[in-house]
Amino acid sequence: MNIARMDVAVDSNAPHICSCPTPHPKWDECPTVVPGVGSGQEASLRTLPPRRAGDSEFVGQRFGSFQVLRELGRGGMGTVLLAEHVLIPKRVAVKVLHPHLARTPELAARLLAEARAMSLVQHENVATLYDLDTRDGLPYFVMEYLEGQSLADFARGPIEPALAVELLGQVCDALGAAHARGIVHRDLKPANVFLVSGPQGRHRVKLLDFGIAKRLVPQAGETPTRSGVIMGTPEFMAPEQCSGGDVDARTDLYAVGVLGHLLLTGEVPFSGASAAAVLVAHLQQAPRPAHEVRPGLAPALSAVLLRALAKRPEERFSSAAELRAALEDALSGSRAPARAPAITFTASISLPERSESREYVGEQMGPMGLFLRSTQPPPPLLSEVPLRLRLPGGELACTGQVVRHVTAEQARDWNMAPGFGVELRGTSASFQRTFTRMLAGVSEFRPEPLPPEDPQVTRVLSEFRQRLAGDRYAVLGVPRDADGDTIRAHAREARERLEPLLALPLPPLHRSFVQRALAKVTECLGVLGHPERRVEYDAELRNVRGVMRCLAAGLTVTALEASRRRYFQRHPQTEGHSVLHMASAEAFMSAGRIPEALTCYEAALRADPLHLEALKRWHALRSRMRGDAMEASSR
Ligand SMILES: Nc1ncnc2c1ncn2[C@@H]1O[C@H](COP(=O)(O)OP(=O)(O)OP(=O)(O)O)[C@@H](O)[C@H]1O
Repeated sequence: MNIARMDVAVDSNAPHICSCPTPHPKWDECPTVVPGVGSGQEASLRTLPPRRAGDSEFVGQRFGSFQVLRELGRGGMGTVLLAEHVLIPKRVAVKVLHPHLARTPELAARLLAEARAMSLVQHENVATLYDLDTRDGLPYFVMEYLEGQSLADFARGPIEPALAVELLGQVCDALGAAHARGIVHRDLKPANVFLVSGPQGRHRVKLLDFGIAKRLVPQAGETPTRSGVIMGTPEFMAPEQCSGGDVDARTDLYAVGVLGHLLLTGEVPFSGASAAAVLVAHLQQAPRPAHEVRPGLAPALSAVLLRALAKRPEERFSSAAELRAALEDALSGSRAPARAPAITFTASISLPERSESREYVGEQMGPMGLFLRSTQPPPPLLSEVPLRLRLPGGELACTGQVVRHVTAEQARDWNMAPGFGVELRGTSASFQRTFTRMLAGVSEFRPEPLPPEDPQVTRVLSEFRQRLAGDRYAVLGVPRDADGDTIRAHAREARERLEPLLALPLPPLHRSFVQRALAKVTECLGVLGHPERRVEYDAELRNVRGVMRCLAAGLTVTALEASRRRYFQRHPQTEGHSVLHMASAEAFMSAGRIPEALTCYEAALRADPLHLEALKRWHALRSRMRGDAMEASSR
């Protein structure tokens, strides 16, 4: 199957497919059109520029300290080259923007954003970024060279469920790491999942191509990807992506559902003659359960994929880790996939068009969902129904929307009762609490105590609530390069502000928060107040200035080396990366290019924050540059 990526500007009257995020009134006005690709009015899958094996114009040329050996492949955005360091036998992959795209600043920015996303997501299942630069006006980045094959080449038909779950699990780990840093990949597909050899002859997944990744909170100076523009590969796009809506981590989980369906059945859930047909299917059609496509497959695995493929993001798994666990559970058959423990109750629905009200046995499904058992035809999908719930703790009236039908046949396969799923609608936080408590059998619902009247107390509580949401430096309210005396003084001051609150008649929730905040302050001081412990924490934060403070406070080289060994045990994938940057820094130093050398030392320290030599040189160079600047300003 030809699976290609597309960007469609949805806000143009006749959507066109091209590789840039700009809507074009006329197709041929787009500077990014790849020659030879059709430009009709119909949305159709875009084919990539042909790969010309080994004939890249870049062969033999230098990208920083790397010399190009051959071309590895081409994508919509750029050419990927195999290159080797000129001084040391280290091979890397260089991705350089296609020259004809360099005229469009948004596309150059997208390549940089891809590199930034890769560097933020440091994980063993994500290709590592080494460097980022521009050459003759063309932005490029240097990344880990992956020897292996893409999942598209590896899995040309259905693969064994155990292997599929192992690979999907690693994909979930990579996505989980990206999501933890606020990055949504948005283009998960077999071509972007690379397999290299891992320990004990197993496959190790390396997720590639964060080319259209989206930072949920764009950073200063970063161009956010435009909303209202559809980007992705049609077969793998979640409904909200197809309609140009908001995307979040659950958008990637849908793509894992598609990938899982493909690996287990050899087919994507939705295909069609045109991109538009595929998008409409994602929005409107129910996927066929995988075990119906490939008989013999465990229905429990199908059920997990169907949940990942739910049309509404809130019906999917809430995290990549949850999806991974559900896949593993379904494979081992140890328990039903991620269903809430069944507390049953009676629910009735009285529809205005019917004179009688109908009673159902209900059970909870997800935090705000119900499953109502029924062998009768259910109310139509997406219809609103008035509900009266007789919960263990009392009666509750509310409205729900019918979001799923489970037919008798599906119920048999999935080992559950037939019926329909209802999502409780338009509910406030206090309703949700009431529902949860009544479900658990708590009959009397008392509202939460009001916050204290005293504005001084409110101020301290809200300040510490913010502080506790940050790292240990934030908890103590000190900068990351604070010295030991400042840290101790701030910890003392924090205690002096919190402790008196305990003498006041605080509501229980606030009292326990103050106690927790005090315990946290003590814990933070225990780490930041001792250079041996602080240095380990600074290494995790890649806080080089903090590490320098620890050395200034008397941390010995032996203690630093011991911390460094532990750091590599925790992050085995980063060991050795600093060698490249150090070598580049030396090369820049000998050429007298001090700012570039400093950048390379900083890159070395990001990979290996406790590298003594790099720390020394970085420090010396910074002091020298500061000295030069001061001298220049006094002249
Ligand atoms: N780090 C790498 N190591 C080895 N080969 C790579 C690496 N990155 C990419 N490739 C190869 O280069 C090819 C082109 O990759 P690239 O990410 O530019 O494009 P794509 O994902 O195929 O297309 P698009 O960017 O349009 O989605 C890939 O198909 C892969 O074979």
